[in-house]
Amino acid sequence: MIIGTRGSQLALAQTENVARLLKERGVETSIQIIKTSGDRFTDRPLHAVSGGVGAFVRELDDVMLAGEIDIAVHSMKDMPTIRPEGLPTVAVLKRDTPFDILLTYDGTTLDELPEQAIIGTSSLRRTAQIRRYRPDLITQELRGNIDTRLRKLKEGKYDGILLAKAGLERMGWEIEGEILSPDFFCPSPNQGTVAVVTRADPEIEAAVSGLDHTESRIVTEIERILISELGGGCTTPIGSYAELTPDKQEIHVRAEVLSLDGREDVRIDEFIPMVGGIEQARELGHRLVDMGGKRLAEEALLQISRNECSTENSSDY
Ligand SMILES: NCc1[nH]cc(CCC(=O)O)c1CC(=O)O
Repeated sequence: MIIGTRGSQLALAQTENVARLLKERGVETSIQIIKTSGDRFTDRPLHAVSGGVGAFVRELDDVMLAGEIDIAVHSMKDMPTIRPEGLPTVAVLKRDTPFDILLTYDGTTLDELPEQAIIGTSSLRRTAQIRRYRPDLITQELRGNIDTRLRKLKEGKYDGILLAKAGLERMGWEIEGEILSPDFFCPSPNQGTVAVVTRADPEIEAAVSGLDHTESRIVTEIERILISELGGGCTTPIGSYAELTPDKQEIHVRAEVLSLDGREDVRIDEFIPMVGGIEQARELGHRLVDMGGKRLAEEALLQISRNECSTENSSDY
């Protein structure tokens, strides 16, 4: 079977892990690298690349539908909510750390950073959350793969950079940093999770389905439901995070929408029962809309499309 993947170090690490897991189950695979628009256009903010939606996924979907690859491995948070017919997500792997991490040039924490310190991120969600938490900080666009971003930090271009802890874990990189609480930095929906998509073929699906981790599938589905009515794309400032309670009887859900400048937000933070959790998550998704979440998401999309950002930092985001 052929596994398609982006060519970034992180994507290759994720794919090689899936290939290893399949080999342990007696399934032999080969890897084919596919360049995506998100990889091709690194000279502009991600939201400017095909609207930011599916910038790392679409080409893999296309070659799979053309029958050129059998399996694709994705960071689940990069997968658009609406998926093409005939490309089932057959396995959600056991979740890695879902939270953001702040890496700073000299090891200081977010609270210790001096006024006007420069924070690099390519995520509008992280930008808005930084502006909410520390409006004095200056956020600047930081694109590129994980290794590129670390290099730019080391070169002193930023006082700190924000990225997903899971990316460092999967690269096997033990780098000291500050894990940011979901109470102030609610992660992107499905952050820290790897999804395995296959062609709609019973043999291929049967080979891959054994990798599925039930709890990770449950919480990632809840996270997508919570934000499903907001209409924001992958790049709008939306966070959604669900985790099972220790007794596995409830799900702790947090979700939020922010304005680009971080001055406005709507947020939910609730415990819902495991039994009937899907319906409760839908109810909370409606509540998020009623609280003004859809308005904030639409305003953000409008600003992004006009490429305006009315914030005092007037910096790129
Ligand atoms: N397009 C950004 C992206 N997509 C997936 C990951 C890795 C972490 C994950 O799987 O959520 C990252 C890097 C980041 O957010 O810093």
